[in-house]
Amino acid sequence: MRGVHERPAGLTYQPELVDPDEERSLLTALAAYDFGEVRMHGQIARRTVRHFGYDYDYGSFQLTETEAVPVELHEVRERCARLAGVPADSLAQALVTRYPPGAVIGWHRDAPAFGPTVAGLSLGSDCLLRFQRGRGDQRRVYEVELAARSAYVLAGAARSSWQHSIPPVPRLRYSVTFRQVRRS
Ligand SMILES: O=C(O)CCC(=O)C(=O)O
Ligand SMILES: [Fe+2]
Repeated sequence: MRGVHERPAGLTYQPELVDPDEERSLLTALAAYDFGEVRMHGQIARRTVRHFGYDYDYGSFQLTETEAVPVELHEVRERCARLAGVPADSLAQALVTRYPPGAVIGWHRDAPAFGPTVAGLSLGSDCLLRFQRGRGDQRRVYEVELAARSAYVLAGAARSSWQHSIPPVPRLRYSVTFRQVRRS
């Protein structure tokens, strides 16, 4: 990536948030979920998703209440909340994403409908998480390896000013992303 290397303020990385036994049972539970397609700008992504707590409509950008966060995700939500320094019940949405080998997520900031703190758990495969902000001479970039079983938090500028993306994942990867929901 071209640009000046800078670590985004508000990025936290925690290896081994879960142990290999916990990872195995989470992967078994996640593999049984029904996943839906992500259609953005008329394109269908290779990754598929399942929302709990709140459903996000990628077309209308609306959040609607949906099925509660399942019990098998409560412990990891608790740990992510502790890592992020927010109450567990403030992480009202759990997004489970399934990335088959080669799947990506393109450059984006998480939607403004979500709150200031985002926490994510990686399962099944390592991948890279890339960051960028600014253009031309002002471009700043960063990347962190997300190991399987690790968690990250995006808060502050890492959440609000930087974009992030994941290049093609090498093996089947699941992520569980916990977000706050802004109430209007
Ligand atoms: O898979 C991940 O860990 C990140 C997903 C992501 O950035 C998102 O869903 O907004
Ligand atoms: Fe994101």
